[in-house]
Amino acid sequence: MKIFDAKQIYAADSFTIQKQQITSDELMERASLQLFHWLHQRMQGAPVKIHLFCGIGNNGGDGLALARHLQEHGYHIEVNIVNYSEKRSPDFLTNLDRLKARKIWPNILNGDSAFPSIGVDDIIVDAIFGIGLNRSPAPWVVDLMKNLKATGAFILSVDVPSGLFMDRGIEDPEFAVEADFVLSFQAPKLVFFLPETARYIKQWDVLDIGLDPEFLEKTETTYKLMGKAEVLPLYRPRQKFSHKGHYGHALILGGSYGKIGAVILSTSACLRVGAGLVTAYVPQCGLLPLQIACPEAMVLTDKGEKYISQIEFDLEPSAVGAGIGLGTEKETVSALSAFLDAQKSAMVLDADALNILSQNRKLLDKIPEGSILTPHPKELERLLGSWKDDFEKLQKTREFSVNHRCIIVIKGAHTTICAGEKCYINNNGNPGMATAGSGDVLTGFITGLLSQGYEPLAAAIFGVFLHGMAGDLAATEQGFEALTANSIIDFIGKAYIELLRPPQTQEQQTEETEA
Ligand SMILES: NC(=O)C1=CN([C@@H]2O[C@H](COP(=O)(O)OP(=O)(O)OC[C@H]3O[C@@H](n4cnc5c(N)ncnc54)[C@H](O)[C@@H]3O)[C@@H](O)[C@H]2O)[C@H](O)CC1
Ligand SMILES: [K+]
Repeated sequence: MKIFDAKQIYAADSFTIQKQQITSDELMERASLQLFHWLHQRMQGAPVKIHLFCGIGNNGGDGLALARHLQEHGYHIEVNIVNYSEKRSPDFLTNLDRLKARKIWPNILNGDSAFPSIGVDDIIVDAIFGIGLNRSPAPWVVDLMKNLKATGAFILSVDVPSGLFMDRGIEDPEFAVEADFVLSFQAPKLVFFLPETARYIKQWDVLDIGLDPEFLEKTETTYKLMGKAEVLPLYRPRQKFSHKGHYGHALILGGSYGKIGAVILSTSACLRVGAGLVTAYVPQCGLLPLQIACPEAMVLTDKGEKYISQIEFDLEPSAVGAGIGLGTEKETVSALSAFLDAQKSAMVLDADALNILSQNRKLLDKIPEGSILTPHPKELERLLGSWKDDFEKLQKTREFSVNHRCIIVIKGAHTTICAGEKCYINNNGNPGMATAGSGDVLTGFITGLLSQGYEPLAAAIFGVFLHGMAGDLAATEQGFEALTANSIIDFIGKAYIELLRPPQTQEQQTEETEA
């Protein structure tokens, strides 16, 4: 699912209006009817008081039009205009007139107005600001937003939570509405998926308002949300007459004294995601643990007892994943440097391999083209330097990806894969996956997919998706707290099955619910 920026949404608006020969008011009417149907389906006429807070732009216009539909269907409404500017958009005015024609007189709220009384079981519709927010709200509007939150009532935001900018962080965490639900027109917004702003969006849904599909199809976006539909075409089905050679021989390189577990996790993950053969390259201390923990894997040992000091092997791996538990000893740094001189094909660089690159910047030029770096935010900051907000973080990551011709996987909630100027936002996973070794497993998954012939970008996107899906399946059985890195490995098979399960027909869904 494409994620459009404000400029692209406005362009889609005007293209649609012109192509479909409709007025902007008719487009707003479509939007507000979609809002109404979504609410009506869930409320079924319930006598719950609905307080609408409308700004003076088109977001507010949506709110006024929604108020009209609600009132026409017998809902108890109270309309408040948050009068933060003397400007009024034409469609706002049109809908205000329609309310007045129905003898609905909105309260006009200014800086000195009393805050309306709202019960904890009431519903608040936040249509104060939409994607047109261009500066921080006035202090009195911020106070109003705080009061909305203090009511404890359910807050439904129209299009975006008011106060969030579409392209930058906000000045102060209090300057935006924390929405229980956001109804976004046509596509989700980037702010729904960023660590700093996701707190304002507990849940979201998209309402199709009939923007021109051709225009949307043709519009190139920087960001794309990756769900099952987008990821499924990446899957490479297995042929009947295949053998393990078809699925490559992966090499997992890492480990140091006390951190052999990371290599065990990556090696097991690499096998379970489908690599044909896997060899682990570890210091001497890793031989026994690996042979016991992963009998399916072969083991090569470095001459160093406790950490890797010289990487030598006569293997031609089809994919390499390096860095997990590696440590950053001086000899390990020179070993990795020499290894990168010889490594020409794309590989996975994670954990201490990334820390070594950050501490020895001249090694950055040795990253094989197309390689996949999998930092968590702290490791990313060591690579890129600090950032003022998530938007700058993404900008710097894209620049790094372009300059070093590599793919960056920013791990976390909504893991984001940056490949050049494009970013792919993963849409599964859960907080239970924030557990030791989860990243080691992801390295094993991506390396194992590379080993099976997936192109680097496909391996990164598919690996992240399978990792999240396995984590979600594990969480349904184990909950969040008990979920461990091994749980993710154990559920990878079910993740493949779930991914490949044909979509259920309507009757199958009904049968399942009745059963
Ligand atoms: N295709 C669609 O998605 C459609 C979206 N619709 C709705 O339109 C809004 C965007 O409307 P717009 O009028 O451009 O912006 P806002 O409603 O957010 O209005 C803000 C308004 O106020 C001015 N402004 C901005 N920041 C401030 C501030 N801090 N203080 C005072 N004034 C401010 C700004 O200049 C604007 O004029 C979108 O979100 C949807 O809800 C259409 O209804 C249908 C199609
Ligand atoms: K809003």
